Amino acid sequence: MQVLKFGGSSVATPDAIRSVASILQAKKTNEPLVVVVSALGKITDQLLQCGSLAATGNVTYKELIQSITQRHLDMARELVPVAIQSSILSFIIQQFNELEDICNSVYHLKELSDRTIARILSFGEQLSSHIVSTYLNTHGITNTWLDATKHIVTDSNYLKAVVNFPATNKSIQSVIPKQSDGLWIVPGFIASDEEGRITILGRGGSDYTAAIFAAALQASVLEIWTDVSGMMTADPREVKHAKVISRISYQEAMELSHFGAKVIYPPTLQPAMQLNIPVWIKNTFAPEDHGTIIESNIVHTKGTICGISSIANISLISLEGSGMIGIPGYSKLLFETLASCEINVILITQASSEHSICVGIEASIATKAKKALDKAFAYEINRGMVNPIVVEQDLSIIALVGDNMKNHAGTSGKMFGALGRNGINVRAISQGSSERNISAVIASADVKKAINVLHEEFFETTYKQVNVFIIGTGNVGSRLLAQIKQQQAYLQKNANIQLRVIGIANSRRMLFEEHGIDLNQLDRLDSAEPMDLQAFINRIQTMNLRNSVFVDVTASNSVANTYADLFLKSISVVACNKIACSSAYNNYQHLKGMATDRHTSFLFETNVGAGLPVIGTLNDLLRSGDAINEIHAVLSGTLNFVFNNYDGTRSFATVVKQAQDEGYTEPDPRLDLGGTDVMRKIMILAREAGARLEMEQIVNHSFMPASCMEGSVENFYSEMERQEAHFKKLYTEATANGKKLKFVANYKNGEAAVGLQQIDPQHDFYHLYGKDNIVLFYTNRYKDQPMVIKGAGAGAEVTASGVFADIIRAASV
Ligand SMILES: Nc1ncnc2c1ncn2[C@@H]1O[C@H](COP(=O)(O)OP(=O)(O)O)[C@@H](O)[C@H]1O
Ligand SMILES: N[C@@H](CC(=O)OP(=O)(O)O)C(=O)O
Repeated sequence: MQVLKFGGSSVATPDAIRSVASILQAKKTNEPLVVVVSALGKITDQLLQCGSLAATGNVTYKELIQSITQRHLDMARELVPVAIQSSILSFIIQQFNELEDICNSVYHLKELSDRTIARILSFGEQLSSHIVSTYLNTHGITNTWLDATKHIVTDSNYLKAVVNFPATNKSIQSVIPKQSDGLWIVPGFIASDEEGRITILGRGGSDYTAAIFAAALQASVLEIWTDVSGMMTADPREVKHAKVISRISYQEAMELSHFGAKVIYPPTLQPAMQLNIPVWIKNTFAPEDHGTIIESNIVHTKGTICGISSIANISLISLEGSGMIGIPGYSKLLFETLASCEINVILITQASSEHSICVGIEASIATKAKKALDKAFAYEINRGMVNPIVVEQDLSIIALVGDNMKNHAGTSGKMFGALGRNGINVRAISQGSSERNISAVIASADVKKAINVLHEEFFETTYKQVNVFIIGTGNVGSRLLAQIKQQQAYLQKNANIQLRVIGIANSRRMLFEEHGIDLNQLDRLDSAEPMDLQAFINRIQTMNLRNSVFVDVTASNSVANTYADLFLKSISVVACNKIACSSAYNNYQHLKGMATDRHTSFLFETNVGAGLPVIGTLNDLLRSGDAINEIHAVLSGTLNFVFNNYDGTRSFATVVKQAQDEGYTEPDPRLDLGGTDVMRKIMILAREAGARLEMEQIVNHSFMPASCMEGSVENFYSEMERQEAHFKKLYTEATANGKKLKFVANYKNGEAAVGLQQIDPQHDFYHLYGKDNIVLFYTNRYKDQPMVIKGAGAGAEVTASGVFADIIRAASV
């Protein structure tokens, strides 16, 4: 004896029903088969809607019934040969006439009882099972339609009836002989009470019908045929890389389904488990796929967790009060009150201080629960022993499930670490003593992100998805995008990182693509929506994607001002923009503190030395216990380029212009020439080394005549031309001394200064060419000979690569 159940998706279309037929055809053995079918996909929802529309006086229920009727008639016409269609067509019409009569009564009475709802919903399975049975009979698969309402006996809890197993088993056994080769088609979901009134077994209850038959007939297997290839590690509609679990224990499957894995209705497993009947989940549309076998004694070879699931629409009810401590009876009253209102508790937590108890319940009954509890605890509330009941809305439960959890320490640490890093606030936590499940209550808006984060953490050793938002498509930004495009496949293959650019903006336009922008089609940005910085930030926050990294490749003040909002949502920031780190010390410190508090990254390596590993190295030294005593550095790629190329043959202004044209300067070259940029860099280094330094405290021995620094950038160039003699003098004096000019930054004992110096040939700074930078760290460990970092310190390509490296670093946390 085998029992097979085909869900709504498996009978939703004529083609689906044809697939059911071929599965049954392939099955035909000498064993008897019981086939349970659900209503055609979505029909139960629509029937429910008919009832609610009628009850609220909305006459459109008639149109809805019309369209449901049409769908069934079309289905029968397509499946059953014309010559023998009439009896099934008239059955369908007669059923819908009856449904319409019931809905008309509901419409007139404006009353919709649970009993009537059960009756209305029962039409779905009645009809589908008749259509399937007729189709099979007319296509050589002889079968008998069996009325489940005559054999499954329940109490009168119409919408979630409790089965009377002794009576049901007896009735089923009397009608289906164990030894036969028959095939029975049974409508799922529906039953009847002792008085013969229709009841239903709860939404999704066709699975349960199948389990009831399987248990009564001691079937060798219960097969649940659906539209996915088994029970998966997470809901495949939420998690793209969810995997099929090939074997799972009854208990694990029960936990997963109890916590929302819709593929199987939770009560289904109980009767199967009692008789050790394996439950096999199979895909009607890919019958060759293995599917999932649910049975006892599963030994998992890989991982501690077998799946993740979630339940939406949860409210958290909190009972709190100092009067509760040490006094027995509060929880008894709480749960008794909820039970007396037939409120099912999904999750419970209690603070060890006994000062508060939280329960998670279905949101739709939260108001009823609060009312009942406020009444039950009125005495305690009036005396201030207990606070008025608090209800929190818009919550969901996520659950990690796995039998192996109990043998492994660290699962919850890993779970909450991953949630925390992604800014997902946990409102309540519960872990059953069986240690088969850890569940957490979180905001519903965070569920998709949370499930994906956890799935990645526990199942996707293959790769981690990183979602990048970039503002700035100038010199550095465009090189960065080109580098990302070039490296995407490499990163996925070699570093297990799937780097997706989700948002790009420049000062004019912004473009978003939730599944990743195709970097071959960046011209789409030109016709994208107008840039609005606040809207860009809001969008990042509302998209709420895991492992989000915001990349600032601008020199904009307003962009730098958004970092705090991003950290609040645990979004990492990678900044090429120096404004934030060189702003007031308190702001720099505040931003760094926020990033640390939110377990997120704030990385700005390219603020000093472009792609050179300067800040990273400094931090490595500090983290390993060293201390930075002095820093001597040439930090301006622009000034180096200028002094390395200026020899008096071309004007100083011409050489500066060349540096700007080749992309080495800041957008405003006066920031380089006047020394401000170097001041910012040495200040950032000093701050990273632990100094509390402000810009005003840095001494600047500027070599620029004051007149060059006034007015516009054009004035700046023309004034430099006029001051050519001054620049020439600086050059000839240095050359006469056998020295070279370098713009040097020094930091020692909490003080910093910048200025032009003549460097003699023995000095580390002498042999600096092109746009090179050099940094010397004198530390406790590098006392006499400094640690030296040297190389190109400007240029779009190297700066972009530094930003890119920071993105990867942020992604690897
Ligand atoms: N962990 C999970 N594994 C497999 N499917 C899941 C899981 N969680 C949710 N689902 C969803 O359950 C659906 C199957 O359940 P359901 O719609 O009730 O099917 P049927 O129509 O066959 O009764 C799948 O299409 C899938 O989207
Ligand atoms: N048709 C019912 C019963 C059922 O189990 O359906 P499905 O197998 O499509 O989940 C419902 O939608 O609740």
